[in-house]
This record gives sequence, C-alpha cells and structure tokens, in this order.
Amino acid sequence: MRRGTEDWFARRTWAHPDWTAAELTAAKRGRTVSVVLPALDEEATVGGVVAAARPLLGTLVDELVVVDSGSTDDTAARARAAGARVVPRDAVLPDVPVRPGKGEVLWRSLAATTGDLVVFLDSDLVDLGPDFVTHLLGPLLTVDGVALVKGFYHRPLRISDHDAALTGGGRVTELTARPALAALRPELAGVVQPLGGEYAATRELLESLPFAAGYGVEIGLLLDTHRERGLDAIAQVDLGVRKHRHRSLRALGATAAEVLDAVLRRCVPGHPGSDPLTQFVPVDGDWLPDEQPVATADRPPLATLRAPGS
Ligand SMILES: O=c1ccn([C@@H]2O[C@H](COP(=O)(O)OP(=O)(O)O[C@H]3O[C@H](CO)[C@@H](O)[C@H](O)[C@H]3O)[C@@H](O)[C@H]2O)c(=O)[nH]1
Ligand SMILES: O=C(O)[C@H](O)COP(=O)(O)O
Repeated sequence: MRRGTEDWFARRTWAHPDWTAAELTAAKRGRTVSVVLPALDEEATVGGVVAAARPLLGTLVDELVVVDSGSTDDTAARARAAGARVVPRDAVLPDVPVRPGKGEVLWRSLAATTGDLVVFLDSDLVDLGPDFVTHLLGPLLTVDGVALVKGFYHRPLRISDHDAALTGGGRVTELTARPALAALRPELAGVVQPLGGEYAATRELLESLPFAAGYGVEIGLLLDTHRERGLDAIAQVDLGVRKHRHRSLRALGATAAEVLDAVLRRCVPGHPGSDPLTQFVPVDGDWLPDEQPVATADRPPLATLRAPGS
C-alpha cells in the first residue's frame, strides 16, 4: 500500500468496534437513520435480515424499508411480516421509467426514505450478526468528516452445507474489484470490501453522487466519494462474518463486467462504455455464445432532480 493509504487505514479502520446501540442513539443528536434493503426475489432470506435490524427500530433506527426490485416471489409479504415497510421500485419517482438493476433501486430508495443517515444491507444475507447496523453507524455518528462507512468481514464460500472455512467468498471482489482499484485508483487499495452491500453514508453525500444502475453501484460510490471528498471521508468497520446466497460463476461474470465498466468510466477518460458480455455455454456438444447486457448508464445525483426548476 502507498504511504498515504497505510496512514488512512490506521486512522479510519475499526477492527474491533464496540459501540453499543444505546451509546450511538445518544450520539444521534437529532439526526435520523434509515435502514434500506434492496431485494429481488429474496423470500428465503429477507425476513431474517429485517429481523436483525428490527429491534433497533424506534431508537437507533427511525425507518426500516425494503425496496422491492420487481420480485415475483413472496419477498414483499415476508419483509412486511418481519416488520419492514415495503416500497415497490416503481412507486418511487413514478415519472421516471424503471431500469433494471441494483443501483437503480438504491437510487430510488433515497427518494423513498428521509433519514439523514442511510444504512444499506443486502437482503440475501444469512445468520446476520446483531451489530451490523450499529457498527456501520459508529464512525458516522462519532467521527467528524466521515461520510461513507464500508463493512468488512470474513467471507465464507458455502457451496455445500458442510463448508466450514471462513474464506473463499467474495470472488468478484478479489478477482475484479480489488485488482482494478490497485491498477487505476491505488489510493483505495486499503478498502477491504469495496463491493460489500453493507455500508452507511450521509444522505447529503448519497444525494450528491451519481448511481451506476447495476452492480457497479458500490464501486462507483466509493470512487466518487474518494474523488469528491478525499480518503478521510471513508471509513471501514469489521462486522465479523458475512454469509450470503452465492450466485453462479456465470452470473458473477456479468457482475464483474458491470463493476469493471463503472471503474473504467470513472478512471479512464474517454472510456466509451462496455459492450454486452459474451459468455460461452456448452449445449449438446457445442459452445454457444450468450450475450449478457452490461448496465452502463449512471443515474444522476438525486440532488439534481430535486433542484428547483429541474
Ligand atoms: O436487480 C437487482 C439485483 C440485486 N438486488 C439485490 O441486491 C442485493 C445484492 O445482490 P446479489 O445478487 O446478492 O449480489 P452479490 O452477488 O452478492 O454481489 C456483491 O457485489 C455486488 C457488486 O458490487 C454488490 O452490489 C452486492 O451488494 C454484493 O453483495 C440482494 O439483496 C439482491 O436482492 C436488487 O435489489 N435488484
Ligand atoms: O462480492 C463478491 O465478490 C460477490 O458477491 C461474489 O461473492 P461470492 O464469491 O461470495 O459468491
């Protein structure tokens, strides 16, 4: 790591966070907190993630919202039953035609919530530690100048029910995102989980930045926060262990393409945007090309839509 990054790591990494919810509730001093879960067909897990945050509702957390990304399963009902408000993505900014993707629902979630601080949690997490929300809020509520807090964790790869190793997960993180940052924005090499879906930020920051529509959203927010506010606006907190529903290598290929595109658009002037990703699938003894779309468009900062006359 570069010297400045090493210094940042020492200043802005909490490896053993011990804030309590009571202590942070006292530190809010009038600020409000929204917890937002984007969800696309997560009926198996969304209730568990809502349940992990629900005990904080009314104290540290002021609203708990699942933004439904077009689910066709029982996600909305399970989320409601567990205690969340559920907002369909097309109910927010109804005059703006919906695009597919995770970044799109996160962007819309800003218009569906009001908290001064926003905590994002993926809704495919399992066995969520009780302190995810609390610890993500620690640096935002107690350290001046911090605007974005990323979680980091051990990431098991649970391909079978018997996998016990704490490592192996985070394949796009390790094989695409971190190498791309090392090559193109080495100042961010100290961020352990640049793609992690568990992070917290000030509304003021989030509404000032563009959102990549697809899976490029996290790395885009990280790069843009660094460019606009500098390294010290970013912090990271150890959240323990993160387990989630793994997707296939093929699906992760398309995610990696969106992550890479978001990096290139921010770091390489003149990058024209990526072509669809061609993958090859074996069918009856032949290899057939299959084209996956790569979400390349950004949504503009929400603040520009809220501006008078826009
Ligand atoms: O169109 C979509 C796609 C996903 N999701 C939700 O977003 C979360 C994360 O999606 P997932 O497909 O599980 O992503 P991962 O394969 O786990 O990808 C990792 O890397 C991505 C790229 O940075 C991040 O967006 C993810 O948060 C991070 O977990 C889940 O709650 C999904 O239900 C949506 O709401 N809408
Ligand atoms: O962050 C990542 O790299 C993706 O979520 C893939 O994670 P996995 O390798 O744990 O499935």
